[in-house]
Amino acid sequence: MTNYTKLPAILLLADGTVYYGKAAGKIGTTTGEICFNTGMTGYQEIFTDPSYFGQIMVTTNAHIGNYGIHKEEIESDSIKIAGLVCKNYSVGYSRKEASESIQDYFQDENIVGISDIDTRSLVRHIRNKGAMNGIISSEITDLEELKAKLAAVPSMDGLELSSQVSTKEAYFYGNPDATYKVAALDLGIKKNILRNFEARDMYVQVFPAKTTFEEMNKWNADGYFISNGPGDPSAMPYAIETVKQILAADKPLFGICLGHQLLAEANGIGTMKMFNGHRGLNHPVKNIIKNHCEVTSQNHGFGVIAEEVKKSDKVEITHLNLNDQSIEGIRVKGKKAFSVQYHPESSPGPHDSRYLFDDFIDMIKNDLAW
Ligand SMILES: NC(=O)CC[C@H](N)C(=O)O
Repeated sequence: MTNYTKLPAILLLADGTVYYGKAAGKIGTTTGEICFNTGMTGYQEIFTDPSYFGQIMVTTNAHIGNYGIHKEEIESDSIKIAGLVCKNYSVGYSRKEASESIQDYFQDENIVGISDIDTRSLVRHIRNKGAMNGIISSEITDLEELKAKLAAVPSMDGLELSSQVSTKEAYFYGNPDATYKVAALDLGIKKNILRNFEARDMYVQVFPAKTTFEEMNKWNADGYFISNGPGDPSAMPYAIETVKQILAADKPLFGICLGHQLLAEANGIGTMKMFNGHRGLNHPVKNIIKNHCEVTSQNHGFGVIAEEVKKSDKVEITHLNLNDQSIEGIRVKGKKAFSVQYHPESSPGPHDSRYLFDDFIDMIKNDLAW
């Protein structure tokens, strides 16, 4: 294990709040939108989730790093969070299957973090003040210099980020002899979505974010999938257009998170930046169609505008958030298309919502329109 000495570090928020802690990971400076995840496990899956690209993650579990790093517990090939803020940064770990420490992992991947922060106070602060940008530094001590750097960081509102995390080339995933073919638009796709498709007899071709429907359609897939991903859905006219064309061609479509927001946009329903996003593993959601409650894994900072969904004659609400009544799922009337705001692939998280992958196959197999 690399030597690790606790050097001082600073976290400065856009509203001027300052927290002093210890350097974690690489010595350096990083910026991004600060957000928190209330999940009690799954830190490595969170670090590698491409939807967090451009965001500094505050973890609320008191211990981060304590079960080490496992090379298979990833949602993409590299760490995507812009930085980490945690309470206890555990460089020593106690799991036989782990291959390295969080410190080695962060150093290899150039991730700057800060530990020994009172994350309970920080989370309450963000929860009361709303989403904002932040800067972490273990090399700059001058607050004015940090403020100047932070002022130059763009707001997440209006930011297109998917094209920065999407695959550069199309690739295949799963068994070529599988029964169904799914064309997935990669806007920052999580690996566990692909694993869920593979486990259900689907062969997937994953396409770069800016691939047109015409291009994807050449493969003649049985169904289309619009993935999760970072950034503001309303800043993605290219993807909204692709979704519109999939719908116009009457193809089966399933969307998760960003994919859900884009399905709404493609039906003339607006999206908005939330005061605070939903990020955690225990968000209660009601399935209105099946009349049951699911405990869901969530990660989003934008949402579809509820009033516009309710007024729409094109879509129907299928899922509602039981904490704040926000829209968690829709389906398009007369079409084979549905989407959810939360994460049925739930990595990490409870497996209550995995049935949605089965619903997708069912929709393809039985040619179901709603
Ligand atoms: N996980 C996601 O797909 C997130 C979608 C979008 N970037 C948001 O923050 O709301």
